Parts: sequence; C-alpha cells; structure tokens
Amino acid sequence: MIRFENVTMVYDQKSRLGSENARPGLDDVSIEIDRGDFAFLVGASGSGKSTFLRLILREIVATGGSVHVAGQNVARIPSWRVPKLRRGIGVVFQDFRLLPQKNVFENVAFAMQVVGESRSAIRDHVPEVLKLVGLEGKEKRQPDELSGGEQQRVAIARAIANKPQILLADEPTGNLDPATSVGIMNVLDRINQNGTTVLMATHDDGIVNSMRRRVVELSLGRIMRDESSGEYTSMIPVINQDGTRELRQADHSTWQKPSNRSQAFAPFDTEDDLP
Ligand SMILES: Nc1ncnc2c1ncn2[C@@H]1O[C@H](COP(=O)(O)OP(=O)(O)OP(=O)(O)O)[C@@H](O)[C@H]1O
Repeated sequence: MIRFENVTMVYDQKSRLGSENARPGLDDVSIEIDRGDFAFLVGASGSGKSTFLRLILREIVATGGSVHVAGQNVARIPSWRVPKLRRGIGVVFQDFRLLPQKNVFENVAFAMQVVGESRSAIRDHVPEVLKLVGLEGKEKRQPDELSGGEQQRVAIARAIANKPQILLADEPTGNLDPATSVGIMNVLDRINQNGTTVLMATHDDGIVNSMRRRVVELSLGRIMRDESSGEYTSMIPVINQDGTRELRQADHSTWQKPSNRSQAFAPFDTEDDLP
C-alpha cells in the first residue's frame, strides 16, 4: 500500500555539505507498509516522522528514491491529479483542525461536499461515520462545546468520511490525557479492522506499548528498527568504537554493560543510570 524505495529528502539542497541544513530529513529509507497494516512511526523530535507522512501525501517530493502509494509513484502524478491521491488518504493531526463555525455533522459533511457527494449520500453516510467514532447524539454540537477527545473523534470521522484506503495520524493523542487517548486508539483500531491501513506518528510510549502493533523507529532520518509487534523502546542504540551503530535488545534481566569496545549513548548517560 505504501512503499519507500531508497527515499532521501534533503530540504535545502543548496546548503553546504556539513552544515546543519544539509542533513537529510530522511536518509535512504526503504520500507513497505502493506494493505491493512497498523504501524506506529516513532523517533525523537526531528527524526523524520513528519517528513515521512508529508512524502506520502506528496506535500513534498523526495530528492532521491521513490515513494509509491497504492501502486503509484507519487512523484510521477501530475499536479492536477494530486487531489485524487489525497482523497484516498485521510489525515488526522494533533490539533484537530475542525471548522469552528460548523457543527459536528457539518464538519464531517463538508469533507464529502468538497468531493462532490450528493446530499442524500451525505445524509446517509455521516451518521454512520459518527456512530463508528462514538459521537451519536452530538451531531448538532459546535466544536467549542466538545471535549478534546470528542473533537479528535470528529476529526477522525471527517478523515474517513470518503472511505480512504489509508489513514495517517500525526500525534493524534498529543493533546489528550491517557484515558481519552485510549478511546481514540480504540477508534483507530476499529477503523483498521474495517480494512483501512493506519500509520500513526507518535511519542506516546504508553499507547505504543499497549497496542503491540508494528513499530518503525526513525533516528536522524534513518530506520533504526522495524518490529512487527513492538514496544516504544525495546532496543537500545549503541555506537561501537569503530563508529558503526547497532541495536541491542533492552532486556533488563540480561542486559550487560557495554563492553569496552562500545558505548551506549541512549537512554543511559552514566553507569549509575544502568538498570
Ligand atoms: N520545511 C523544512 N525545511 C528544512 N528542514 C526541515 C523542514 N521540515 C523538516 N526539516 C528537517 O528535517 C528533519 C526531520 O524533521 P521532521 O519534522 O520530519 O521530524 P519529526 O520526527 O516529525 O519531528 P517532531 O517529532 O518534532 O514532529 C529535521 O532535521 C528538520 O529540521
């Protein structure tokens, strides 16, 4: 469904080699996310998560390699057909981005209106989508009459109103408390079970660890880890003395202090911090 082949994204190609801006946002990334997958994209701030999502939406075009979405090389899609690509991809953000003057029903209906759906299709489908996200009975509320979790449910309903094959979620629980976040994850899980491929960028370790889904970890624009049923941090990145990097299982019962040939750089700073 989503395939990256040796994808590199250098934002400022003119900046001189070695300068901060010359570091690619993504660096030679190859990965495939299958139809129906649910995958978390994790990594420190600046590791490339948003760059990854923006490439899928063709908000930016890779400076190297190729990005394929539903079998299409997105760089080859003519600009007049990019809206069609995006119609097949729902997007949810941390800050909800609802239309404040429109009520819950209208916010979701609007997504269908802009792609030319008929009034009757909207009248039939919007209540179904609101039911799926758990917002029955709240159709007439304005966004400022909803809790944060409810606003995010509206945003999810809007994102899936046109039945996209892919749902991208960029820190969807970032503004929500843990209990509310669990409700949002249940909604995303339900959507995934209905066949939608879900890719979610997050810093929320509690959520990642409780879901036990695929975890793709980025560091400095590279894939450091790809586990089919992972945790937020089950591996410790280690730099060997010769400069090579490797990941070691963070099994605290068997974890050994790094040998004198290598040195752990995260998450433990000193020997005193070792488990
Ligand atoms: N528009 C841009 N122009 C120049 N550099 C950019 C731009 N967007 C991102 N970058 C750089 O690309 C790298 C990856 O950034 P990106 O926003 O993808 O990281 P992220 O993992 O999403 O971070 P966060 O968790 O803070 O959202 C960073 O070094 C960032 O400074």
